[in-house]
Amino acid sequence: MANNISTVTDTQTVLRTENLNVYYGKFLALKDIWLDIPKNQVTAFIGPSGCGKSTLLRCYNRLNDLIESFRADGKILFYDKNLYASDIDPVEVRRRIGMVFQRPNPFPKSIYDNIAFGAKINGYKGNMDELVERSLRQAALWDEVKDKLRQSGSSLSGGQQQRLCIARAIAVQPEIILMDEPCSALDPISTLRVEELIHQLKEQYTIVIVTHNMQQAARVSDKTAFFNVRTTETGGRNGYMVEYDATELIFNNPQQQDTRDYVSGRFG
Ligand SMILES: Nc1ncnc2c1ncn2[C@@H]1O[C@H](COP(=O)(O)OP(=O)(O)OP(=O)(O)O)[C@@H](O)[C@H]1O
Repeated sequence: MANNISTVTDTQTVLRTENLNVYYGKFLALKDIWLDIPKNQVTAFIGPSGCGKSTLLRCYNRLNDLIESFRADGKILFYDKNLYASDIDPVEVRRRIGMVFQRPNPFPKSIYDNIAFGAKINGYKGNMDELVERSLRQAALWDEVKDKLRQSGSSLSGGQQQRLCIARAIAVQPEIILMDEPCSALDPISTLRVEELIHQLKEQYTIVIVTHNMQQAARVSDKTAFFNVRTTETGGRNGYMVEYDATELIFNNPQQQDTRDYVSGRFG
């Protein structure tokens, strides 16, 4: 990275990406990524379609392992542990690094059980009622659902379902929450509520969010990474990171012309 200007106070790094290359079969989807994710901050990934934002996000909780053609080299360090080392249990990685997806996907269970299910599987021994209430409160959903906890999660509105999914992610006490375009299926008011929630959650969690909405990146994140796609001589399209810095600098004073063009809406 060729820039060293940052207005963000240096904090502890929770995820360090070093020289990461990601392949699907022979296709190099992400090339030579170096990126540090700071603790208790919100980091946004922006960039045109196909530049590898979701691929990188899914590397952080080993969700790409489920894709047969996937292969990665380089390192992703979670504190000092390489997430891809042979002694790392991907299930434990996914508990400590949770994920919220683009479309709300509650389990076909009650609101209560949506929260309790993961905790039970993870051997939670505490008071389940308290955990359900605490998780729903943290997800700013408690007041809306406290009288109908036994109703199906899918009976809620889209925005409520997404907050239920956030509550479900929180319930297993992760350290990091990955969000892949969490508001793209929501109306503007629900989007605002989720954005407010992201602000509150970063006091306790580290958040990494992929978003196509640049205003959203500017509103919610402390740091922003801009990715782009480079077409190779053989016609391949490799994703790479152009610039990573404090969000304010990425939007107001980027160092790279491609970033400037993208954030000003000249391409993408
Ligand atoms: N399971 C897969 N198998 C093969 N190629 C894949 C797979 N998933 C993603 N890709 C390819 O990897 C590249 C990066 O995709 P990815 O979804 O990470 O990009 P993105 O920046 O998140 O895009 P978008 O903004 O459209 O969601 C694309 O060329 C895509 O076609």
